[in-house]
Amino acid sequence: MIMRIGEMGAQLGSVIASVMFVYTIFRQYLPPQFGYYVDKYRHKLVKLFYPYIQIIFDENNNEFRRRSEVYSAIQSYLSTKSSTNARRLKAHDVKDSKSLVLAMDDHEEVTDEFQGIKVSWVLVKRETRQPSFFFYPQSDEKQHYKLTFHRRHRNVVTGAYLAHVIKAGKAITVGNRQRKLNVNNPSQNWYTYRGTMWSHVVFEHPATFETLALHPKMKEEIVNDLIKFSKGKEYYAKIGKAWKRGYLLYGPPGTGKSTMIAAMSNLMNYDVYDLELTTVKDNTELRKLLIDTPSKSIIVIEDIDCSLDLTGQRKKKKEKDEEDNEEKDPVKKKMEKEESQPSKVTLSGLLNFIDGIWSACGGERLIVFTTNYVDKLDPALIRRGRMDKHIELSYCCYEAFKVLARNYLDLESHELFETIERLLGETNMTPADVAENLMPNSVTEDADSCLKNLIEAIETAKEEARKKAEEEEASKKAEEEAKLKAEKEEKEKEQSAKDEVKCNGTSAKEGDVK
Ligand SMILES: Nc1ncnc2c1ncn2[C@@H]1O[C@H](COP(=O)(O)OP(=O)(O)OP(=O)(O)O)[C@@H](O)[C@H]1O
Ligand SMILES: [Mg+2]
Repeated sequence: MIMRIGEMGAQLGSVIASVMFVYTIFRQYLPPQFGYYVDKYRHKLVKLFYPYIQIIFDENNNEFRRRSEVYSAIQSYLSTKSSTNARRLKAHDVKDSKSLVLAMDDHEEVTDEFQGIKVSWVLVKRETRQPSFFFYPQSDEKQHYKLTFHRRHRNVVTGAYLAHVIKAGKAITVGNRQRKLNVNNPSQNWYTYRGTMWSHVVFEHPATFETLALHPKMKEEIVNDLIKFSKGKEYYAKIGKAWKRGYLLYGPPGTGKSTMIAAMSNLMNYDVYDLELTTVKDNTELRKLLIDTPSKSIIVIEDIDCSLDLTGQRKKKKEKDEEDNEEKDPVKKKMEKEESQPSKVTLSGLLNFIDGIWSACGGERLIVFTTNYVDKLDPALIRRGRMDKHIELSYCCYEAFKVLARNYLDLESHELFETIERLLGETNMTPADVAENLMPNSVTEDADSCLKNLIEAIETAKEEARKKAEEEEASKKAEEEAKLKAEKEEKEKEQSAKDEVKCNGTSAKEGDVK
């Protein structure tokens, strides 16, 4: 951003300007000595009578012709002012913005006040002719915002006021921004399309913490933790820690781990970066992906237990697959081997990703792991400090059911709730299963019928669980009996062998005597 500060004119600017205009016309008729003195003191004169300062904010960064962030922030800031203040407005859609942006029209003036100081903003557009190799010169439209204020407020305006404008403008931009769901591209595609490591789609998941079926206490704790984190820039700087936080979400399938990530993104207004570890070639690639994530993002690794060989089991499976492949056609084998090229990301690479020196770049990031099997994970990966908060998402409790009933059936209470409370206390059912049963099967199905369906489903699940437990018990008993039988047979065998030896020994002795 180029900032040109020009001090011009007098408070009687328009008068002086007219005088100067007349002067330039008649200058040639004046004695040369007179003209020389007027030219010499013209600027001092203007400065003396025109106490205003102007700052120009160009749209583009000169070196790269990229849109200046400061310009965008000013545009967003002024869009709120101009919609109430300016008479002529322009409406346009901005990339990644979910709503129309109303901006002041060209040469329209918008006034603003800060700490009792009045300033004015004008959007100036000018067309310049660029030299071109083509027959026709290319036209290039340039625009800038011009800020004007009295020179006695110079310190406040160039310091606190501009900082306020940029901060507020950026906050408005973030609020208007469409959130994105990003996924990492395999590295062989990184340089095919503008060198992007991540591809994205617009993220419009409707889950929020209000709709999430969780115990209210737990929900409150998580929301407070997230809000504290988002406001913790100074705190993290004070304690000398990178501004990031790790969450481990664990629990059986269908208990809301992925849904909670969507709710987190909606609460924090952060983009989601869903990292598919199995397509990351090695630790270097992992680091590059990390550096390419901006602040205000959630980096997610789902099913971390399946993503990496952290338990050693995957290696065994791989070896087994290789053995199976031995009899295959060599070309096919080679192709399959290339396709299933294992990721060389190691545990230490992942640990570095979470809290190595590079992880501090960017700041304001959440790292979320999900797993169904927390016990399988290496303790180093999930120790506190790395994964700061461990959240267990478990089977549906009565409190969680009430949230689902409110979401799905608009019910706060019902006579069947008591039965459901008792049944949920006796049976393990995931929120996904409860939600599925609360969804009406047809448009005519009412809340009563949905609740009855749920009761039936819980009773069936209870019955199945009872049968399964019985079967398990029976097979355990059968196993024990078989074990006892085998032991008994073994003992009997040993005994008969001993008896035989004894018998042979006796007959030998008898023979000796003979
Ligand atoms: N706690 C919950 N609150 C609201 N809805 C839920 C909850 N848990 C599950 N659901 C519903 O069940 C569906 C599956 O949930 P989700 O994908 O979040 O489960 P998950 O824990 O990520 O499962 P997995 O371990 O298989 O990935 C969701 O679409 C959602 O509608
Ligand atoms: Mg999931």
